[in-house]
Amino acid sequence: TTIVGLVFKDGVILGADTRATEGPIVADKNCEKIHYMAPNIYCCGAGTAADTEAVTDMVSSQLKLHRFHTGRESRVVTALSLLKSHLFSYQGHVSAALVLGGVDVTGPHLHTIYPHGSTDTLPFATMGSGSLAAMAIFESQYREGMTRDEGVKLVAEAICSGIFNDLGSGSNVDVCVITKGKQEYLRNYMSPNPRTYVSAKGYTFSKKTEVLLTKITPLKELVEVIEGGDAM
Ligand SMILES: C#CCCCC(=O)N[C@@H](Cc1ccccc1)C(=O)N[C@@H](CC(C)C)B(O)O
Repeated sequence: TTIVGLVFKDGVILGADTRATEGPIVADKNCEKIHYMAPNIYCCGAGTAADTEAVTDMVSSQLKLHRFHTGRESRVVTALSLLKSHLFSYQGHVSAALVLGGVDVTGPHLHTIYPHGSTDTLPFATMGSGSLAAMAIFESQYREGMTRDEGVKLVAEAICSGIFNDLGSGSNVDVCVITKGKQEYLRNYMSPNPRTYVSAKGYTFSKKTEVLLTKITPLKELVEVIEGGDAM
């Protein structure tokens, strides 16, 4: 996984690749790693798919109940506290590495949360197996006060760095732009690895082959056919 976040002029932008693996196998070519937490808060997850899904769902539900209780919009710091205390209580056994971002009454916020429950507050962040590839892009190009388009372009470039340089990352680029009063979840914002068109011809064999394949031929006759050179 490659997941990223950055703070820009008007808020926060999150990004993620869409590959799920089981060892060397691609288990899902287009999975979703940017999770809804609240109308103004989203969270990217890396690590064990089941753990990132379950912990973000749980905290999203807790935030909703808290909004009913307070009658106010959720704060990013509330999601941060709920996530980190849960992960800490499980001493790293819940394998969820998260990039949490959102905009609330106190402004834009971006955090990383590690499986053991430690957190950081940053202007830009990356997590997952492709985090170093992505961080190279941020360290060399991030600037404060970027416009929406500049921010989206840099997030997409950082995710593409993971997609093309980390085998644990791949397929498509998902992006989420969060500003005061507006959130845009751009599913498959980029698809830089399209499946090339499979030949319309399909897979056909010469007529003789079909005869060979469909008729059970005793070995002697089969050898004669093959040696005759007209089998394939
Ligand atoms: C679909 C499906 C099965 C997903 C299995 C599954 O959690 N894969 C993990 C890697 C892993 C972890 C622990 C045990 C085995 C395999 C995975 O792909 N994690 C990516 C993020 C999640 C949200 C998709 B990324 O961090 O690479």
